[in-house]
Amino acid sequence: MTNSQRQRILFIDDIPSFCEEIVSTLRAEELDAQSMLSPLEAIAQIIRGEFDLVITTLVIAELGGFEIIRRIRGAGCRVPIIMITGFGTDQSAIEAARLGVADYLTKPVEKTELVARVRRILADHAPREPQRPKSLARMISGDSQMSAIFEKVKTIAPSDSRVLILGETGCGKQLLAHAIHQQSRRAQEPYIEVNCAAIPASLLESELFGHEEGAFTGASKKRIGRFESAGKGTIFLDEIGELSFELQSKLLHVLDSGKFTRVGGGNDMYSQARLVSATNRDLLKEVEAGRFRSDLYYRLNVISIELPPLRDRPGDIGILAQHFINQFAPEGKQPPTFTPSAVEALRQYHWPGNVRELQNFAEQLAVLHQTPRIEVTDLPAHVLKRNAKPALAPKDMASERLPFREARDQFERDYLLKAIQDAGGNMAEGARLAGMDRGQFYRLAKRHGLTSSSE
Ligand SMILES: Nc1ncnc2c1ncn2[C@@H]1O[C@H](COP(=O)(O)OP(=O)(O)OP(=O)(O)O)[C@@H](O)[C@H]1O
Repeated sequence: MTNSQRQRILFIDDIPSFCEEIVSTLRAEELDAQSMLSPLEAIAQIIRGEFDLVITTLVIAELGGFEIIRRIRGAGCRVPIIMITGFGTDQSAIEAARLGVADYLTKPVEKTELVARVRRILADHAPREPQRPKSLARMISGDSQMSAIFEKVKTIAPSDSRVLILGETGCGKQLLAHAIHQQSRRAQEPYIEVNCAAIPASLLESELFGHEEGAFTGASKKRIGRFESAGKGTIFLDEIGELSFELQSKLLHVLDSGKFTRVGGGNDMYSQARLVSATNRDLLKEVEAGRFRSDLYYRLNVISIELPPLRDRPGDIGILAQHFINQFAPEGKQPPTFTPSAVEALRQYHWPGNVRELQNFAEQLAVLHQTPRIEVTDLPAHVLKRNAKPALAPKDMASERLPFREARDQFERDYLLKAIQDAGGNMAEGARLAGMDRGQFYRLAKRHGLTSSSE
């Protein structure tokens, strides 16, 4: 079986005899084709990702061909589309190209021509081996900026140079520090993490360098510090920007001389550990403001790696969301998958908590979601609220010269979508906001392909 025989084709037109003609032409070539007379029903299935190629005519009573394409694209669906028209004008060809149709045919449709073009487009869009996300230790990514970072890590990991990792909270700094250790020649030696913000300033010195018995009240026994435990391995100082000025000076001394002393002790000890540090603060600004020693900053920042926030890594959002869903789905439960429109909605959210926030969100969905597909309306209210786009104003519809029926349909859909978004995906609440009867609201939303599969 060839690829094009497995790919599904949908033909949309409201003339049953034309539907039959096109479908039987394609089936005679062993292509998997079917037709639908109602564009609104067709759109709902198309944006659920049920077809690999859509063929539509330009003039259909319920909804015109251009509007069908606008709605499909508006829902974030990139399925290839062929347009057939009996009224081909330069203007409609230009509009078709603007909307990104893959091909444009005028009636009467030459059968061999249609089949040839369908086969060409299906071949161009044949599912390829999915691009495997890149990975580095436990970090995965499908984003080109992150691939470049993974490459940089592979280059610098074997050296002994100090590394400073910068980036917003939750974007993977800790994971990256561990990956540097794992890729280094020190991988068999200890890996020690210290979160400088989590330990009270008064205890941090003894945590880092240890103390002798009786060094201070409560120091009843000698304690080995983290630098000593790290031996010839790696010590990762997270949240380095939180270090007090006094400890900054002590750390600077260790980095300059390699020597440190336990609190209350007199003997010099030598550190052979490699230092990796991280912060979500803008350390240069801290230096300028006099809160961070510039000499320490330059000693920490021999090699710096800046992790971009998740919202600037659109290629990562879908891959990571699905990765976490698969990871957290309870045993025996098939992990649900996101529809393309749901992934698009996730991409438009700004993810202030970065990957950690996405991970928590996916864990909840993996456990609570009950159907095989995750639709836009299944997403939480705060994610949808950030996506709410203003509906097209009536004056814009008039200037686009949409026929009244199309303009009304478009308004209806935008209005319902906005109500559903404002209600955080809750249909009953959406109906209440719209001042509509729940049944009527649900029926209209269904007609526009806006309902979730679980409803
Ligand atoms: N690329 C990735 N692939 C898989 N999991 C990731 C990735 N990036 C981050 N994570 C996961 O996201 C969570 C947050 O990552 P991490 O703790 O490394 O962030 P951070 O930048 O160090 O955060 P903070 O600044 O708050 O310390 C962790 O559970 C981590 O495992």
